Amino acid sequence: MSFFGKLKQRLTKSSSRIEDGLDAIVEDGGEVEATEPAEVEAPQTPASPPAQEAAPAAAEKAPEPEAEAAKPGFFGRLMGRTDTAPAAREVTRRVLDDDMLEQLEELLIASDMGVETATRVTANIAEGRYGKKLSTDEIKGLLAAEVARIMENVAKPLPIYAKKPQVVLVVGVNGSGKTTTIGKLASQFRAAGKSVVIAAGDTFRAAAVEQLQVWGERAGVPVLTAPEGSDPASLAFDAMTRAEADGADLLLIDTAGRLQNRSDLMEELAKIVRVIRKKDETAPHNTLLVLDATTGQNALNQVATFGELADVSGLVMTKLDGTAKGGVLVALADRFGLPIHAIGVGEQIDDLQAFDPEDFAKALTGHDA
Ligand SMILES: Nc1nc2c(ncn2[C@@H]2O[C@H](COP(=O)(O)OP(=O)(O)OP(=O)(O)O)[C@@H](O)[C@H]2O)c(=O)[nH]1
Repeated sequence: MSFFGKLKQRLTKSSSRIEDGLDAIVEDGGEVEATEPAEVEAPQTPASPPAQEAAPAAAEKAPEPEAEAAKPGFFGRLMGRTDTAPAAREVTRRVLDDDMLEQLEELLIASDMGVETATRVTANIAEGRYGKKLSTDEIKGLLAAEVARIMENVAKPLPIYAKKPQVVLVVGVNGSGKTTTIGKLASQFRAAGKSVVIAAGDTFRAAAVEQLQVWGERAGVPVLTAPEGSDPASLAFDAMTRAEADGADLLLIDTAGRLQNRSDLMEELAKIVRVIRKKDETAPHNTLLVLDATTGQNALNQVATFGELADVSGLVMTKLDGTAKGGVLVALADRFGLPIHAIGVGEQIDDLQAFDPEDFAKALTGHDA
């Protein structure tokens, strides 16, 4: 299945929330209008049976072929509809007025976009369209374009530097998916021919260390550990030494996520940074904050807090599969502008994907044209 298809399926809850909400908003006070007969578009469509719809989407990963693949699916569905639907399709349109804008804003807030972002997005949609009639599809398209515009600025893969080893410090609260993300990253870099070393820096939690070892084995990457309760900074130093000796391309350092002891954690992270800088004063080259998308608005607080604890350079959003909280990514992008390097869409090793703003916008809004 294509990435977009997969993501859409996984974001289905938030998407259907927005979709259903938009339908309800337009129907509330909208008027049914007859549009052009659907046959107008049908003759231009390749004659593909509806059963083939899933096939093109299954094939590619690259964005361009996908965009092309989306068209036959869309037109295919239109054709499918003409078989059963009356010759003239009906569409409900509603005049864009204050009431409708307010409902739209509430819907976006409910889908976790946050008040500020929801207000801005709604205002942008309204600009030049106030008093005009809009259908659900048209609003979805406008919303998708707005979301994509905001997200475009933050969709950036993890920058790779010539520096060896490139040190990536991974921070985030316990359970956000740090271990899993490190495992997935290690595996992807290995597959790209890079040599990787992992440091299991959450030395206070034996279970976290064990889990990282399992991921290291899966990815074929050495995982450096230290006795339970020992100083993570000392492990980080040893890991730097090992990575340098091995000529490793990347050193991924896991860290603790005990936010309840904020000052301890801050000191711990600062010490790790101090120590690795003894070996390379430009390290860490990336400080990745791993955020669990299912925490919704709480993700915003975590960015603010970790921004103070560590010099966060980019984000990985995990658990986007099956969450109704995808809207929080828009709020994050709008408020902090930190790059989103990747998104986690499952628990398996290959479930870490590049972040594609347009695919995301389509999946979030249910806009598939
Ligand atoms: N569905 C889904 N689950 C994920 C994803 N990323 C991580 N998980 C799961 O989330 C749980 C926590 O992930 P961990 O990687 O252990 O999180 P952590 O931040 O290292 O947490 P600690 O080990 O408690 O410090 C695990 O059950 C993972 O399988 C994702 O993208 N999608």
